[in-house]
Amino acid sequence: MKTIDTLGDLRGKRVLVRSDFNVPLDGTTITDDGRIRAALPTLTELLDAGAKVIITAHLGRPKGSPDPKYSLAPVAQRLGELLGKPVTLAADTVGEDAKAKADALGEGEVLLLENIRFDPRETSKDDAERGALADELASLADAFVSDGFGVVHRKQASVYDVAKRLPHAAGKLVFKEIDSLSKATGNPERPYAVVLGGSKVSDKLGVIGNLLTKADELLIGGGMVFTFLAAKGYSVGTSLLEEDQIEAVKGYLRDAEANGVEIVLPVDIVVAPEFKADAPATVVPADAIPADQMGLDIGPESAKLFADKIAQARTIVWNGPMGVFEFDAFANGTKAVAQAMQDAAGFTIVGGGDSAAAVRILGFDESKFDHISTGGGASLEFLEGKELPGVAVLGD
Ligand SMILES: Nc1ncnc2c1ncn2[C@@H]1O[C@H](COP(=O)(O)OP(=O)(O)O)[C@@H](O)[C@H]1O
Ligand SMILES: O=C(OP(=O)(O)O)[C@H](O)COP(=O)(O)O
Repeated sequence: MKTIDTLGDLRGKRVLVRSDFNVPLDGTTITDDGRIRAALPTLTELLDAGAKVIITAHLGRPKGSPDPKYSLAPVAQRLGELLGKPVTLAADTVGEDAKAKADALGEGEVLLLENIRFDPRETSKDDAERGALADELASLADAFVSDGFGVVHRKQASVYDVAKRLPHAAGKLVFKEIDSLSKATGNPERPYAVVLGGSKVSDKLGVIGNLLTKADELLIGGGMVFTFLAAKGYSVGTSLLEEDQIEAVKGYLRDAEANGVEIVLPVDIVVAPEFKADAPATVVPADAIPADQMGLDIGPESAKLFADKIAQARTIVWNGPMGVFEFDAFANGTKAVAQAMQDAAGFTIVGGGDSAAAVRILGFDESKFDHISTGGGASLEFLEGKELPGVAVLGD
């Protein structure tokens, strides 16, 4: 990968930057700005060099059309505060307003394009469709800097295809992430434990097969757990469940046994009748979730079990909250894992937009973790040893 300085003199040049500004929101309030702060070193370098900076980013998973709920307006505001200069938000992604505002941009000024996932071509599986959007993005700029580490595992127009159309470089965040994560992939000190949770269940189930050849222990919590419990034949009530993955999970359980990898599942679950902050919470054994209840956190016995395993491991990677930590009643499992990671003697990596946010929001000390990655899926795929499309394309 090339560094920004290989792009030559950037004064007066239009530089398109892909950032990951997929921050947690409560309405229009950003509850954790970690991903915006992580983007600052690259943006500052470009602005100091006199570039005209045009940023493209996504927020959430809108359905390929404009949706005010997923507007980047709160991000433009916060980024402006952090940079100490106004950040203009285009009303569209590559439309008339984006073009006009890109043309009007001066040296050292910043334009943020509206959520790139408002355009259905961004996430299209069709190369030509993505290519057409990438052509339009590329026409706005003279060079491309890829700095959204959290999204480099996605083969998407603003991450992958645009790099094929412009002189390109990797930003400082992408370099820093790869450097830190490489320390854990090379030759991890053992026991090597991976803690998985969160709600992007189908994405993350996909990495398990590969992790079974690398890690010594997998600790499973969060929304993932119910597909495992279902695979063991337990009923999971109204919890998150990927029914079409149950057979695959049965296979993982068999492979784990054959490989001598321990899959540690919760022994108790905090359940509630609905997904609400003030829903009445009860602790039940993991094999006795009532039919009308959903699992929203791992229970206290499981939290102790997970904390013990983390204390004994020498390398620990954690992605995905153990429960719905945004609601106090369901935050204890995530707190217990974060505390155990903070106290661990082993090498600790936390990855993921929400996991990293949880560490900060729940008041843990970031400096006590060896690396806090801005990417969850991206860091897991990197640790699997997979080629990340958004990184591979930068080597071309
Ligand atoms: N049991 C559960 N049921 C529903 N959602 C859950 C559950 N456990 C965790 N979550 C949710 O998972 C979300 C984070 O998932 P994910 O995006 O996969 O993590 P990350 O961003 O760290 O990679 C959080 O918003 C949390 O509320
Ligand atoms: O939040 C993100 O990833 P993460 O939850 O794996 O950390 C990235 O912004 C990627 O988002 P996506 O998983 O909707 O492609």
